[in-house]
Amino acid sequence: METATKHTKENKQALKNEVVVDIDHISKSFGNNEVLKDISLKLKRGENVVILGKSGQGKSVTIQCIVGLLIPDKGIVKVFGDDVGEMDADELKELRTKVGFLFQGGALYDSMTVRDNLEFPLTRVLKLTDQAEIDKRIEDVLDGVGLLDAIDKMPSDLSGGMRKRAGLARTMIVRPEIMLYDEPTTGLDPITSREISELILEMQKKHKTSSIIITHDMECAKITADRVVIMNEGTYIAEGSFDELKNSEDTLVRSFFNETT
Ligand SMILES: Nc1ncnc2c1ncn2[C@@H]1O[C@H](COP(=O)(O)OP(=O)(O)OP(=O)(O)O)[C@@H](O)[C@H]1O
Repeated sequence: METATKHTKENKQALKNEVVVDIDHISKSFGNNEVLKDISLKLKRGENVVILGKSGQGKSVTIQCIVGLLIPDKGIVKVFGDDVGEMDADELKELRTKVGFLFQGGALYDSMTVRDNLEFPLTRVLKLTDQAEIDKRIEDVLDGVGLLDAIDKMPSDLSGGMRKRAGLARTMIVRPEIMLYDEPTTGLDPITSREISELILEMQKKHKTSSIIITHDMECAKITADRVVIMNEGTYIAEGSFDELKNSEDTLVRSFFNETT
C-alpha cells in the first residue's frame, strides 16, 4: 500500500515535470533578417510561460514554429516529445487539435453566429456528431467566458472584448492541452484586459492547460505568468518570476517593466 502511494506521488511529480514543448536551439531568418538567434525554451505541463519583448522581436515567429506554420532553419521544436519539423500533414493536423492558438486578430468567421463559430471546430476538427453533446459543450464554454447571452449574435454585433472572449471560447472548445496566446489583450480597455488575463489563468487552473502567452501587457504578465522570459533582438536575455525580473539588477531587464508600468 505504501509503495503504491509512493508510486502515485512519483507519477504525479513526473507528470508535473513533463516538458510538453521543447524549443531546442532554434534559429530563423527571413532573407537577411535574422529573427531568432539560437533560442531555447522548455514549457512544462500545467505551466504558464509569458514571453515579453518589444515589437518585431520574433515572439510570433516562435509560436508559429511550435505549431509547424514555420520551420526553423536550425534547431528542433518538439511537442509532447515529437519533432514538429518531421511531421507530415496528418500529424500536423493532429498536433493542432492538441495545441490551440489565439492569434492577435481573434479567430471568428464573420458570416456565422457565435454558436456556429463554436460548432465548427467540434464537427470539423473533433468530428463530433451527437448534437446534445455539441450543444452542451458550446453552452459550457460560453458560460465559462461569460458569453452565454451572446450565443445567437453575429461577430459584428459583439464588442472587441466580447469578440476576444468568443475567439478564446472557440480555441478552448476542443480542449487543447497546450494554448499559445499571441497578444491576448491588445486593443482592449484595462478592465476587459484584466478579465481576459483572469480567464487565461482560470483555464490553466481548471483544465491544467500549459500555455505560452506573448504580451506587452504587464498586468496580463503579472496575472498569468508562472515564469517570464524576456526576448530582445532575437535571443532570450532573462528568465524568472515576474517579481524577480521586475526587481532585477540588470537595467536592460528592468527597462521592460519601467516602460509600461
Ligand atoms: N512570414 C514572414 N516572412 C518574412 N518576415 C517575417 C515573417 N514573419 C515574421 N517576419 C519578420 O520577423 C520579425 C519578427 O516578427 P514577429 O511577428 O515574430 O515579431 P513579434 O516579436 O511577435 O512582434 P509584435 O509584437 O509586433 O507582433 C519581423 O521583422 C517580421 O517582419
